[in-house]
Amino acid sequence: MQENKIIKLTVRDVRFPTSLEQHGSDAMHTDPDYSVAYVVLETDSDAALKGYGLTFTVGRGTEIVVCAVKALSTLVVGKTLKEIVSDFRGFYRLLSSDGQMRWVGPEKGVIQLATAAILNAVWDLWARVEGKPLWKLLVDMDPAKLISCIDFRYITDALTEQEALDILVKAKKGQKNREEQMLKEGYPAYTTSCAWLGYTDQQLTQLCSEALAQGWTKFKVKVGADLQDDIRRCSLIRKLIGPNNTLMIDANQRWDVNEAITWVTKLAEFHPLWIEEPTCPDDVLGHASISKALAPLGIGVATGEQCHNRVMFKQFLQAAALQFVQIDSCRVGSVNENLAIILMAAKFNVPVCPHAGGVGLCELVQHLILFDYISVSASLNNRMCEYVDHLHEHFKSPTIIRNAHYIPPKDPGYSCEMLEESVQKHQYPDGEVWRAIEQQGKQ
Ligand SMILES: C[C@H](O)[C@@H](O)CC(=O)C(=O)O
Ligand SMILES: [Mg+2]
Repeated sequence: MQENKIIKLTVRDVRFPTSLEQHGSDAMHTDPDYSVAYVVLETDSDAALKGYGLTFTVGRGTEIVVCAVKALSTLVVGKTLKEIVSDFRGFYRLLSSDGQMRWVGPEKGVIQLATAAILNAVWDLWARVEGKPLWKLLVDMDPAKLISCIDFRYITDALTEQEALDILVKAKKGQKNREEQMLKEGYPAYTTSCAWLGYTDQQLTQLCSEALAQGWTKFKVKVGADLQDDIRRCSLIRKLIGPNNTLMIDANQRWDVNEAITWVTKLAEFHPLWIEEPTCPDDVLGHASISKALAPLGIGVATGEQCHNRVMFKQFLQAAALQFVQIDSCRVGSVNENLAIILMAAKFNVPVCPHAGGVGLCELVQHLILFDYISVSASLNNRMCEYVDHLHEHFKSPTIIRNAHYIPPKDPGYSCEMLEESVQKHQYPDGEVWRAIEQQGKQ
């Protein structure tokens, strides 16, 4: 491998005004403007190779993530890709445990989002150098090398390096067939795009009917603001999709623990497979109580999109506090930390169903779930990856969905590169889209 020295990092605040039409709205995030802190790493390679990465936010506050990326950039610029990937665990720790900056985390909040954006760009660069899409880089990687990318600090009581290695080695059996199956059929997906909380019943009906006609069979509905509204919307969607299709509900942390149990019990007649984020995302024992109370109703608990690191996932798994692990490509420390979470989920035999509600999240997380199926879990039982039908047109290699399945990306990299024209137009606050909105506000 060429050295590929990283000579420059740029980061931009890119926002899409999705709140204008209530796309992405839920019981807690009523006006999200899907946004990214968008990172580009430039190298001194002959081919002027670049690495592209991002982390997702919902609008205001993206400038704080941009600031944190800038603060971390001194740890990256000047390093070569070769030295980073020859000790990726060490580099991960350098970023996540810098002696001074860890005080503003550690491994949580804004600094963790910034770590994700930078490391996503490093993984993108690595995959481009190898000429492979990221999922294929991971699938082809020697298990010991994969393990060397993970920081096992704080999780060895749940998963040792040896156990993780054994899981990967065991899953080598049948890997080739599973890869071929994915290339042919794709990975099963569900849609959240029909039933954001701010959509009218008419919109919901129309989008749901269209989705059914396109072959979708699994649907997620936002709930949690008003019980009577939830009953009406769940009843409507259940009627539209029929008894055999799958329904999930998502409260985005709206309730207290007992409130969650009472509320979801009242929605049980619509047979949701899971209730997602019923309460505070940090409340492990609260989720355990909810899981226990809802199990007799056949409703599981799903969480993870705001679970900030591997230690939180460890506790959720140890406490049987969740039945679906929702990894997120931009919330935790990139691929490195998601590898740890995927392997812990495998050990605890809990299905991984990634979160992807946001801009760019579908593009990224499809790589991780393909790796999970091909190289770790070897199972599709009770597993599916979220899909939202927004903003893919701004990416150079947008996701491809066929018959409600993610088709494995073929372009080298982690699918994070955005179209420069889109970035310029949506850059906040000076891009033309935001200048026009400001102008309208003044009229
Ligand atoms: C604010 C986001 O759109 C959030 O509602 C996404 C989410 O919870 C999901 O996709 O799940
Ligand atoms: Mg959610």
